[in-house]
Amino acid sequence: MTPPFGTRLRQAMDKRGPLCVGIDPHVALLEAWGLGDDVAGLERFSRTVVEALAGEVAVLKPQSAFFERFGSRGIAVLEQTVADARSAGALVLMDAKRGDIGSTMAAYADAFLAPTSPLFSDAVTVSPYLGFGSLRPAVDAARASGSGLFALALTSNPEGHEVQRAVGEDGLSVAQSVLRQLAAENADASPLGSFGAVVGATLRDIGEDLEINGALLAPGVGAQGATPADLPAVFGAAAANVLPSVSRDVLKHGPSVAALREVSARFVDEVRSAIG
Ligand SMILES: O=C(O)c1cc(=O)[nH]c(=O)n1[C@@H]1O[C@H](COP(=O)(O)O)[C@@H](O)[C@H]1O
Repeated sequence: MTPPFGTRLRQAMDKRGPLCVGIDPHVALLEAWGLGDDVAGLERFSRTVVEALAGEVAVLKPQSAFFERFGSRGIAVLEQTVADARSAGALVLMDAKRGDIGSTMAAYADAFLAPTSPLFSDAVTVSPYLGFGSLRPAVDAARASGSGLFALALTSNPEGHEVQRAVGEDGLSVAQSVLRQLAAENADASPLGSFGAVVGATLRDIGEDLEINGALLAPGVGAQGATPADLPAVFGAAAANVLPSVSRDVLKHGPSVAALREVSARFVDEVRSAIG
């Protein structure tokens, strides 16, 4: 039986360093790498990132949108990318940000969290904005298959606060309510629960309690302006569970495998010296 995702993530972060690298094949990056904006370019790009980093970093996060834009052949590349990255030793976090009514959520859970699915991943990003309870089928599927979820709590983009910082009748912000419900799912887990939150590294003055006994995925490092040195001020006491995520600021160093490894190792060093 596979250990729960939270256990595997803690081990990977301790061994390889707390870093998630996104596989985001933007058109501009395909071009900068000398590749076409086509399925062959997508495949070469993804293979190169996996070759360079799946044996090095704790987590690889393919961004589904960049694969979906090529239709079924793009999804086939995504399937291969997930399988190759997992067999080379990385945990794969599928960035799909799915969210829907519970009965449909069950089908998304089948797509990403059922071991028989061709897109089976170690974890998937989900949106709790149809109500946290609508994610129940995904929570149950993750528990059954030893996989995990990252629910959007405080996103890195400037527009997020209008929804996430809205205050409900109970006096809690929407984000705080999501964080509390994640903490409840992680209550008995050790060393780390499998139900993480997304909290942007770009944010300042977070009033919410981030102690959820789960990982905090922190996108926004690099291209969106945050740096590893910002992490202690953003996350405070919760910094030990932070998994910073970088896409463009690593990927722009390709297609050289050596350069991709070097910049990722540098980010790991910077994160470790910032948050210990
Ligand atoms: O869930 C995410 O990964 C995510 C959440 C969030 O709040 N902000 C955010 O930027 N992301 C994703 O993280 C990646 C950031 O990419 P870079 O800005 O190139 O490092 C993109 O794939 C985004 O979709």
